[in-house]
Amino acid sequence: MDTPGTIFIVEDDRKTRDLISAFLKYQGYDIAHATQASNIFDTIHEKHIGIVIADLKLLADIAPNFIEEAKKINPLLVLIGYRSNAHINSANEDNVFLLSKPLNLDELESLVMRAREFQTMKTPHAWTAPRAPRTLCSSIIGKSSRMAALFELIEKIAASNATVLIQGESGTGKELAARAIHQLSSRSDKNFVPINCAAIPEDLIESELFGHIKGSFTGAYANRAGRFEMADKGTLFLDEIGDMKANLQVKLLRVLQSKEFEPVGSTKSQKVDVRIIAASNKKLEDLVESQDFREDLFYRLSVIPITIPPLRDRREDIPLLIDFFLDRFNGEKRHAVTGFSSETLGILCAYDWPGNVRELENLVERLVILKDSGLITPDDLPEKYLSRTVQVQAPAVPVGNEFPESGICLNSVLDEFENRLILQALERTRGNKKEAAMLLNLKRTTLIEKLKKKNLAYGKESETQ
Ligand SMILES: Nc1ncnc2c1ncn2[C@@H]1O[C@H](COP(=O)(O)OP(=O)(O)OP(=O)(O)O)[C@@H](O)[C@H]1O
Repeated sequence: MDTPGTIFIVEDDRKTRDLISAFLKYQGYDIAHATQASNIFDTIHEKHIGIVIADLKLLADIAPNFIEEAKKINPLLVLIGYRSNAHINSANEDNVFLLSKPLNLDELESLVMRAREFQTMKTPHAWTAPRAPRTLCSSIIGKSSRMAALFELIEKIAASNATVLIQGESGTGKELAARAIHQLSSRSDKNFVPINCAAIPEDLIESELFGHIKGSFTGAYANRAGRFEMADKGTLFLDEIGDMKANLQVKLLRVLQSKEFEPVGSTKSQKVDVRIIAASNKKLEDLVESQDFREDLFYRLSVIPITIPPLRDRREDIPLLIDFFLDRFNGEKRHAVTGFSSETLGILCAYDWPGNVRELENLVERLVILKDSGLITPDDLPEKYLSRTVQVQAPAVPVGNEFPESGICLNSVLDEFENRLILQALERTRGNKKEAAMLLNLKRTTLIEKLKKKNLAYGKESETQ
């Protein structure tokens, strides 16, 4: 369903429309489009449009009395107009903002923010927050812009038959994404067949993939179908493809090219119709560089490359995932853990999660088992999560000449430094945000925005501060 925050783009030039749309979607907004007159006011009504971004010339052609009519539907509607020869009567309208020429996305972003401020000032509840939590196939959870973009991409590519290469650190959800692509595709009523290329002994993997015929090797007592055959008309998920040995890489490449294979011990080719999704937590580009992975196979596999970001790069998903797993494990184990204290959430949001979502899932399961009921507090957390808080207090930034040999990630160091100072200011003021903002020389609202964005919390949150 569209939220009241939906932005309506009225533009007939596809390139411009797609650019504005992609940019605002990336910012987390829902977008509706119109290129012609017919039902522009119906759309505003039905989709609860809050902001219209329009080529004013086109809008004037479509609806010369746009502002008066639109205001009748939504008195708080804001029009952001661009391009010259505006025939829309915008003089003296406080809800019309004009963009300069040529279109500048930074300026557009700040006008959208201004429009939101304008609406919030008039009625505090005019906008629902953009980027509502989302799930894909009711199993993948995420509300960060990166996950929202990933969901959109998965929905788009599911419809095609193209080979997909999913990369990302261990535990980021690569298999989950592969399953979602299969589930959303026209192959969903056929098999999704996973195989972990690193987990199967080298001498068995060929037979696992392609099957074998009776007597082809010691122990082959009967004909056996391989994963390719099992996945016929469905999807084959080749996990940890980076660990596939060179001789098998050649065979896989051949199957991808010819869409046929020979079971071990057979000379007869078998046709298959399989969609391949491969995944790797090692960077395949690096393996190609070091000649451990065939370049031609890499290009065959990465027709559609997807990278799932590590959890530390999308910290806003952490509280959402915690809630999701808490519900799940409370239900599974019939326990009644009521939630996590804000201090605990703060600690978990600041943690770096080297094991990504899998580590978070395991932690929540463990806490639910041990806690049984009530609120989870920092005392319930294993030591390693707490020692990270101590690190936050310790200098995290290289000082003087002590620049680490291995270099640093400037963005995360700066981010961490900022977190540390914010937490220290809150500690000094015992959580009073107004006073902490003064210590940091920030506006109170800016501090609140930062805390929200970084998912930082200090002790018990107080709405009145
Ligand atoms: N966005 C998410 N929402 C809900 N659960 C998730 C999400 N991402 C991962 N998980 C859960 O985390 C665990 C690890 O996910 P998955 O096995 O898909 O990761 P992976 O990247 O394939 O890991 P590996 O590289 O180690 O094989 C699974 O239990 C999965 O259900």
